[in-house]
Amino acid sequence: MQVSIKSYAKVNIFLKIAGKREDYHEIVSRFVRVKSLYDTISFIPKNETNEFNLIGDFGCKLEDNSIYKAFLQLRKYCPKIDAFFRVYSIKVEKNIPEFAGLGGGSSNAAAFLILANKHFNLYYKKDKLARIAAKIGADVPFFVYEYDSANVTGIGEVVHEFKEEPLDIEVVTPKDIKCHTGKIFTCFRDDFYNEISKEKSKELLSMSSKDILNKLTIEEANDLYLPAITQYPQLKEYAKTNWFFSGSGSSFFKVK
Ligand SMILES: C[C@@](CO)(OP(=O)(O)O)[C@H](O)COP(=O)(O)OP(=O)(O)OC[C@H]1O[C@@H](n2ccc(N)nc2=O)[C@H](O)[C@@H]1O
Ligand SMILES: Nc1ncnc2c1ncn2[C@@H]1O[C@H](COP(=O)(O)OP(=O)(O)O)[C@@H](O)[C@H]1O
Repeated sequence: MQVSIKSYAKVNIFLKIAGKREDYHEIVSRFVRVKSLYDTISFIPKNETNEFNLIGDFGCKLEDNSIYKAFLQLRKYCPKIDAFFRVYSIKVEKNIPEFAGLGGGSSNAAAFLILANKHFNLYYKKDKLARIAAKIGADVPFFVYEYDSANVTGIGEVVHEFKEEPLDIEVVTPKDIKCHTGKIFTCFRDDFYNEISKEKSKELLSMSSKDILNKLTIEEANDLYLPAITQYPQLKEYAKTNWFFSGSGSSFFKVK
């Protein structure tokens, strides 16, 4: 029986804004998994608390943890998991930095759903898991599908695999800069708001990640880069030729 799973980081090869939806923004983006950077999530048969027990190096309270949110969502469909997680703990070996634009929290939530789906023989199809995932966070559906590369639109709920050669991605995350996604979207909305055209979206969504990175500058590839350096000017020290910016930051990446 499978009791542990790798939870990979992602980068956004490009990230453009297509519109607004209430307090959120609709995105047009290419998400690519970083195969060299992952957390490991395990179900371990030891829990002395008799409550849901999450072991790992997290910067947030249990109630805010994406894995706990995933547990609460899944429990609505499958109440028996409650008893199981009073006897088993969830242990996370954390390697993906937080507030880094690498989707660590979202990836952990999706990995939990995938592992639980197997462990409890639920046989939920990916589309059903993705609908549950969308209730946890914008980036969680992407990770549920386990695609190496995908076009992601809507608020993150529309995920289509993009078949391309595997990319070897190098990531650099500034240690001392924690980018708050909400703050950066607010800055974008107030000072940089611009919507990508339908034609440009179509073009980017059809291009290989390598071609996109060869064609675009860091500012053109990611609409959140200028808001991010406005909010966190120290980020500029990390900007180097041929490096790109992931999500709402703070990580930079390049294809090796
Ligand atoms: C920007 C992206 C791109 O991959 O990634 P990260 O940099 O966080 O990894 C994501 O879409 C981020 O998704 P996620 O990190 O799940 O965001 P959430 O916690 O749901 O949202 C935090 C806040 O950011 C704003 N937000 C988020 C997503 C979105 N599409 N539009 C928004 O305006 C909202 O104000 C929201 O309250
Ligand atoms: N399992 C988790 N792993 C990492 N961060 C988490 C987790 N659950 C909740 N968070 C919180 O989510 C927020 C964003 O972290 P994360 O998803 O890692 O970064 P980002 O949105 O920049 O990709 C932080 O407030 C972090 O504390």
